[in-house]
Amino acid sequence: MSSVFGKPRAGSGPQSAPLEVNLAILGRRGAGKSEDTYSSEETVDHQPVHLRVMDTADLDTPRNCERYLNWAHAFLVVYSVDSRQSFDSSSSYLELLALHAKETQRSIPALLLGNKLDMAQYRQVTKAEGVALAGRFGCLFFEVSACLDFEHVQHVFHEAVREARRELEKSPLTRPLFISEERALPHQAPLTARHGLASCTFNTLSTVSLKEMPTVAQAKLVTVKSSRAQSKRKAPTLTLLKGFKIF
Ligand SMILES: Nc1nc2c(ncn2[C@@H]2O[C@H](COP(=O)(O)OP(=O)(O)OP(=O)(O)O)[C@@H](O)[C@H]2O)c(=O)[nH]1
Repeated sequence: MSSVFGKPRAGSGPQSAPLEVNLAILGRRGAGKSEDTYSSEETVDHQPVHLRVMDTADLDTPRNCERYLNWAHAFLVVYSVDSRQSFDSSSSYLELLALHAKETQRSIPALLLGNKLDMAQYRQVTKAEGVALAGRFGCLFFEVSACLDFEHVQHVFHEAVREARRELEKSPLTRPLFISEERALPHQAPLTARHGLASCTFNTLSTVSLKEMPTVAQAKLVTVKSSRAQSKRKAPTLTLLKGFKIF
């Protein structure tokens, strides 16, 4: 009998299917979100995990939020330690997630990540500010350099998986099955209005309003060029789930 994230589960053996964890990376453009974005098979605490990453590309404020709010099991909110603007944006994202958690009465795992630690001499955001913001929203906090410290970044991703896993163990049936597209749902209107997130609309993609999330087997995976950090590590490729970033 193998353990599934520390808990024995009937019928699961070493060959059991990996846990699927969806992770959305949020943050202002340029914060370095895509530097280590990947979709991959990971092993976290001896458990196989298929980690799917949605790297959002908002210019400054949250946009088209529904696509990740109803999809992700955990959120990585990224800012750059050398950008006050990106830090301010990360606060908007955390507020958005907190509001969504309140409205859906779900606990939403989120981690705050200060990137570009190698640029610390140009800091515009102190570590204490990062700690304080994370404390305000009850999330884990890390400072990393995606360029220079892959192991640390990977550790953060694994922490995100652990956070997601905890929630999945608590309420496995609440995992999202659908992603909504195009039309704003009625309950989203007040969210947008209250936060002034005027651009948080649902105006993209196809004409269907509800679409079943692809399973890993159904999903079309595409290969894209290596990110700069990946290139430095000589990793050959990145794969991202079509429909979520590069499409
Ligand atoms: N010095 C330093 N530069 C970094 C780091 N991470 C990313 N960058 C650089 O920051 C710039 C923006 O990185 P991206 O990964 O494109 O940022 P992003 O947040 O994904 O931006 P969009 O893809 O436009 O949404 C690039 O020039 C990266 O090389 C880091 O840890 N340190």
